[in-house]
Amino acid sequence: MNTTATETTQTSEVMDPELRAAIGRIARVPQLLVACDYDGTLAPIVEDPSKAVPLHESVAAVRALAALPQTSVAVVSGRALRDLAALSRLPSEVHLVGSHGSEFDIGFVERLSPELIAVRTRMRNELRDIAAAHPGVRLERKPASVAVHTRGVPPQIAAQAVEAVRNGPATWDGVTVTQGKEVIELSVVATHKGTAMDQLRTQLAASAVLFIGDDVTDENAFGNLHGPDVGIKIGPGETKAQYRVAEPIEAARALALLLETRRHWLFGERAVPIERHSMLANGRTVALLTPEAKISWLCHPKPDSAAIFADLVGGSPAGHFSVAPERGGIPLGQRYRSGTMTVETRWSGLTVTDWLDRPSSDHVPSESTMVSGDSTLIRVLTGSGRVRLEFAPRPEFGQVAVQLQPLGDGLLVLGSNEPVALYSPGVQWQVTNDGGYETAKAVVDLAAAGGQVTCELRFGTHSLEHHRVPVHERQTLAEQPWKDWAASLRLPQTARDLVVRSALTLRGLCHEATGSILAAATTSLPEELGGVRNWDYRYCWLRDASMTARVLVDLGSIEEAEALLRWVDGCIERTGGHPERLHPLYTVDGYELGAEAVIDTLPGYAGSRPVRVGNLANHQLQLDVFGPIADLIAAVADARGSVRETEWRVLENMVEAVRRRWHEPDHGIWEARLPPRHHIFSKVMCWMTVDRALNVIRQHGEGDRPEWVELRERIAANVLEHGWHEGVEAYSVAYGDEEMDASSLWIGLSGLLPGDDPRFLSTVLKIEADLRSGPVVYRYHWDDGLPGREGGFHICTAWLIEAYLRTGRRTDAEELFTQMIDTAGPTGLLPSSTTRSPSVGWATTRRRTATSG
Ligand SMILES: O=P(O)(O)OC[C@H]1O[C@H](O[C@H]2O[C@H](CO)[C@@H](O)[C@H](O)[C@H]2O)[C@H](O)[C@@H](O)[C@@H]1O
Repeated sequence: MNTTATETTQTSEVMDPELRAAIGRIARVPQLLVACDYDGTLAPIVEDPSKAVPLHESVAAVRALAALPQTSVAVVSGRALRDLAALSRLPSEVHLVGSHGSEFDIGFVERLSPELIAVRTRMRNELRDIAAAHPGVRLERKPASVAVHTRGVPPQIAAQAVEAVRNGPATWDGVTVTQGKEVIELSVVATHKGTAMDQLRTQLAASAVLFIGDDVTDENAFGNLHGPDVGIKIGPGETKAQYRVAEPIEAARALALLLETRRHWLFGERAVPIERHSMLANGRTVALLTPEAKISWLCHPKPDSAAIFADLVGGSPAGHFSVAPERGGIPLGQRYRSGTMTVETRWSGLTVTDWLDRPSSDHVPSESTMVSGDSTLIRVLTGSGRVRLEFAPRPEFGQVAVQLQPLGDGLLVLGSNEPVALYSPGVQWQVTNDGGYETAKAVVDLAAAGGQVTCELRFGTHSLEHHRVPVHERQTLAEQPWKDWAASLRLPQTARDLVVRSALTLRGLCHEATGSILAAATTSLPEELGGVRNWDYRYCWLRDASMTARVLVDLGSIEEAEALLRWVDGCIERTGGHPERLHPLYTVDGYELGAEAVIDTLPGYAGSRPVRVGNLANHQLQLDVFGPIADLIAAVADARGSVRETEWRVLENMVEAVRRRWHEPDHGIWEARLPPRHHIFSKVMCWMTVDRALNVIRQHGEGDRPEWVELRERIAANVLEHGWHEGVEAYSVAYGDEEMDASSLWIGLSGLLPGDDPRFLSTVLKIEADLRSGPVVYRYHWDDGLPGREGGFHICTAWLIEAYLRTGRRTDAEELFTQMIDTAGPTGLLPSSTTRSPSVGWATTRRRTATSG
C-alpha cells in the first residue's frame, strides 16, 4: 500500500509544493490525459445521489483543459454512463466512462448476454426486498449493477442491510462486489477503473496521465499509474496515489494550476520580440539578453551545444538568470557600450553591466591561482537599490536535473557533466526546488554592499576562488579587442553606427577556436509565430558563413575569412577527395551533425513548436555553396594581394566540385524539403564559382585556365537559356517553373548579366511585384510543402536594395533601406526575418540575430 501521500490531509489553500512541482512537470508532456473520478472529486458528496452536481470551478477547468490541443480529459465514474452525462453536463470533448470503467458507450447494456441479464434481474429483485426491509436504504440501478446506498440511514439498520447483501446476492456466482462510500454495489460484470484508464491511455496516445479520485474504487486507477503519471487522492484513507488534497475544491485548484501551466507551455509565455534582445559574445559562445536584463539563451561549452538557459524557447522553466530591482519597474534603457559586446541595462538606482569574458588564461597573470574555464558570464550590478536575483540553470535544455549548492562565495551547479560555478561574493542565496529543478534566489542591498555586486558565472570549472584581476580591469581587457577591431574597420558614410553594430554582431558569431561562423545564435525561432518552420541554425553553413566573412572583408577585416577558409579546407579534407560531396553545413568543429531531433518538453518561442536540434538540411544537395566560397577567396586575395596555399587548394576544389555536379538538380538555398530541382540560384552560384576562380588565377596566379573558361561559358549558356521563363518574362525559381524567388536576383548581382540587361531589369520588376510588400521582401510564395506561412527575409530585402542600385534606382534603394533599418531593435539588432502577428505587431523572428544586410 502506499505511502507516498502523507496521511495528514491539507486544509489550507496553500498547495503542497511537491504537488505544485508535479503539476508543473506533467503540464509539459506532449500528450496529456487528465482523468477524474466524479462523486467526491468533481462533485462533493451529498446525501441524495441524484443531487450530486460538480463544482463550477472544476467544470471550468475541465472544460478548458479539454479544449487545449494535445490534451484529453476523461471522467471515469462508478455511475451509470447515462446518469453521469445528465448530472455532469460536460461537453462532448470530455470522454465519459461509467459503471466503474465498464461503460464506454451507451450501447454497453445491449451487449450483456441473456444469461447476465437473467442474473441482473434476479439480483435487482432480491435487493429490492432487502431495501424494503431496511427503511431509508436506497437502490441505484445501473446497466449491469445495483448500488445499495446507506448514507443517512441509522448505523444499525445500515449494517444489517449491508450484511443481508453480503450474505445474499453478493455470494452468487458471477456477481462482483464493490464497496464505496456508504454504498455497496453488486455487478454482473467485473469492473476496474485501472483497466479503463489503460484503455483510455492507449486510445488517446497519452504520454502521461493525471488521475484524481477519492474512493476505494479509484485505487485501481492509482495502482496502474507509472512513470511520469501523477495520482492525487482526495481526503483521508490509505492510497497508492503520490499526492493528497483534503477536499474537492482543492482538486479544482490543482486542475486550475494544471490548466494555467499547460496553457503557458502550449502557447508560450509573453514572448519578447527577437529584435529587442541583445547578444553577448566572446568568440567561444554567445548569449541573449532580454531588455529586462534576463539571460534567456546560452549554450555551453560551444554555441551548438545544449542550452543551459533556454527561456527564449521554453519560458522561465527552461532556464534563465534574471536581475531586477526588488521594487520592480521597467528599465530606462539598454545599450551596448560603444564598440564592444558589453551591454548595460539601466533602471533608476540600478545598472546591470553584462559581458561574456574571454577565457581567463588570456588575462590572468601567471602567479594567479585562479582556475577558470572556457567562458565566464560577468554581471556587474551597480547602484544603491535593493536587487532581486534569480538563477535557474537548466543544463541540456532542461533534460538533466541539477542541484545548486551554496558554498563559500557563491554556489556550484552539481549533476551536470560540464562543471559550472557561480561566484557571487556578498549574495546570500536561497535554493528552492521547483518541479524537480533547483532555483537560487537572493535579494541584495547594493547600498549596503558598497554600491556594487559582481556575479561571475564560470563555465568549465567549479572554482569559487576570488579572481585577482579587479573586475573593472577585466572589463577593459574584454572590451579592448572589440574596440580595436571596430576601430580598424573601413566604414561607409551611410548608417555608420548600425554598420559597426552589424559588424560586431557578425564578428560575435565567429567561433575563434575553429574559424567557423554560426548562421545564428539560436535554434527554433519561428518564421511565423505559432508555426512549425522552426529550425536549428547554430551551425556553420558554408554559404552563409562565406557571405558573412565576405561582408567583413568588404569592411576591411580579413582574419575571419582566413580562419573560415582554413576551416573549409578541413571540411574538404574530410571528404576524402570528393569536394562535390560537401554538406551544406557542419558543426562548429567541422563535423557532420547528428540526426535532427525535437525537444518536446519545450513549448517554443511564443508557443511555436517544435523546438528542434540538428538540421536535416545537412543531408541535402545544395550546389550553390561553392560560389560564395570562391567569391570570398577572390575578395581575400584582392584585399591581401596574394593567395595562400590553403586558399588555392580550396579554390581548385570548388571548381572541381562544380565541374562534377553543376548539371544536377538540387535542393536549393532555402532548403525546401522537396524533391530536387534545377534552381536558378544554384546554377548562377556554380557559374560564379568558376568566374571568381578565373579572376583569382588571372590576377594572382599564372595565366588562364581554358578548361575553366569553357566550363563557365557552358554553365552561363545553360542557365541563361533554361532559367528564363517566357510566360513571366523573368528568371524564375527553377527551370520550367513560373514561380518567382528572390534569390534569382543573383542573375544580375553575381555579374552574370550586366545591370542594364533587359532580362535582369525585367526579373527585378517581377520580383518586386510578386515578392515585395511595403518594407517586407519574401523569399518566395511557392508551395514548399510545409504548413504555415513564410515571413519576410531581410537578406532578400538587402538583395533587392542592391538590385535597385545596380539598375539605377537609387531613390528606391534608399527608401527600402530606411524601411529595413527602422525594424531594428533598440540596441541595433535585426533578425533575419519578419512576420506580422496580431498579438505583437511587427515581430521579427528567426535565424540570424544580426544586422547582416
Ligand atoms: O466513481 P464515482 O464517480 O466516485 O462514483 C462512486 C459512486 O458515487 C455515487 O455515490 C456516492 O456519492 C453520492 C452522492 O454524493 C453519495 O450519496 C453516496 O453515499 C456515495 O457513495 C453514486 O451514487 C454511485 O453510483 C457511484 O458508484
